[in-house]
Amino acid sequence: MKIIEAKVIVTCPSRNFVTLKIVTDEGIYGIGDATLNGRELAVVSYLEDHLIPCLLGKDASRIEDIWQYFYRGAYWRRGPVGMTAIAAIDVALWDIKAKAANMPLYQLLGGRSRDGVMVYGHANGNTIEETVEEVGRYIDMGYKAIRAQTGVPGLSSTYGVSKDKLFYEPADANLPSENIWSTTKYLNSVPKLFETLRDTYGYDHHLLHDAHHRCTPLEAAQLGKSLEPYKLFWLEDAVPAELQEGFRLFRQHTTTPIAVGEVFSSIHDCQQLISEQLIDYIRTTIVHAGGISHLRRIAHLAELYHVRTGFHGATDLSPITMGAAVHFDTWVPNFGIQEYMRHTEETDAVFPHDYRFEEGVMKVGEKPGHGVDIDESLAAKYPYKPAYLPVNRLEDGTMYNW
Ligand SMILES: O=C(O)C(=O)C[C@H](O)[C@H](O)CO
Ligand SMILES: [Mg+2]
Repeated sequence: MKIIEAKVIVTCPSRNFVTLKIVTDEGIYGIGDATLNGRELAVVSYLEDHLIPCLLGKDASRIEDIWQYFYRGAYWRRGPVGMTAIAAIDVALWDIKAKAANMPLYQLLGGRSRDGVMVYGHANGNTIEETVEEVGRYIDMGYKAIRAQTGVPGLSSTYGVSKDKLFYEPADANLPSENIWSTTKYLNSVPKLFETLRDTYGYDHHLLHDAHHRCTPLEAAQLGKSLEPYKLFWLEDAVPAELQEGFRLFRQHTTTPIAVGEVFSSIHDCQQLISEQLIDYIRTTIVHAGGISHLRRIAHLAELYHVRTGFHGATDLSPITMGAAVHFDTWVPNFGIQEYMRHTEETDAVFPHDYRFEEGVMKVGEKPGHGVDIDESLAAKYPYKPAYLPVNRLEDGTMYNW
């Protein structure tokens, strides 16, 4: 089955998405997500200028060989731009293989391990009262797991608090907006949120929180300890993970479960975190870490060390990634949870799909492939708009992690 065409489609139905479509001489096509928030056009160029010319004419059934060709063949390994481009090819090829086999992707991966995959939604508000009310809305919508984020008194804005409650879109400006951050103020406010949530709703629902890379290992240890009474499902991205051994100190001081990995692009970014059991959940995604072929290796490594999956699923990951993830999650033995941030109606119309939310879980569809398509004529109506993620400074002006 020869690849005769590969094209990149850039569209902005509410936000930017980059999609790769691969067409074979047998008329079967597959699509893969290549969206890297705020750096979209770098991946477009990587695909169009460097990978697609080498892809044309290759046998679409040789997924592993094509993966190795682009990973080893570049000489320059890893990194988000390259690994996102490889992921787009990989997912499109898995889509083609599953369609050729007339099977939904999860069957090809090894079959069903569960009926539905538990997802968590995002509740947030400017104040604790507002966030508590939002968590109630998610409970009413049937969620079993809810991430809660709230504004920090004394800071004008913070990560995770959105204007539009159902759709969180942090890439909001054509040049990065600047936020101000204080870890001290943050550490004082978070435990109060979870204390109020447990007092209001009890302990029947899973609660999660994202610190978005803003603590040192010791601050993360303090935060984890202060949240222990509220029994979080996880504390996410408390510490930036370039220094994997930095998680030892954090880990040794708290029993709050630890999740990390949405910015990782390869197994080498989490090898020590997993093999030393410094984390409980790995959040690396199909789109940013080399596709299904590579994420499968990460999941298998994680399984050996009692680490479960909890893939990133923000709105900047297209419905293609969500669809592929639901197939992966339906199969993977060491599944933990899946993030699910809703897409807008405009986005959903451009990417018709057959996964569906039912009573707190996502159900996989039975269509051959990963079950997500792209309406190209609709996509063409939404041209690319430059949009950056914000940057963060400490109160004295020092650049910090957003
Ligand atoms: O969904 C999450 O957990 C995030 O941290 C969302 C990220 O800020 C977002 O995907 C960045 O593009
Ligand atoms: Mg996160």
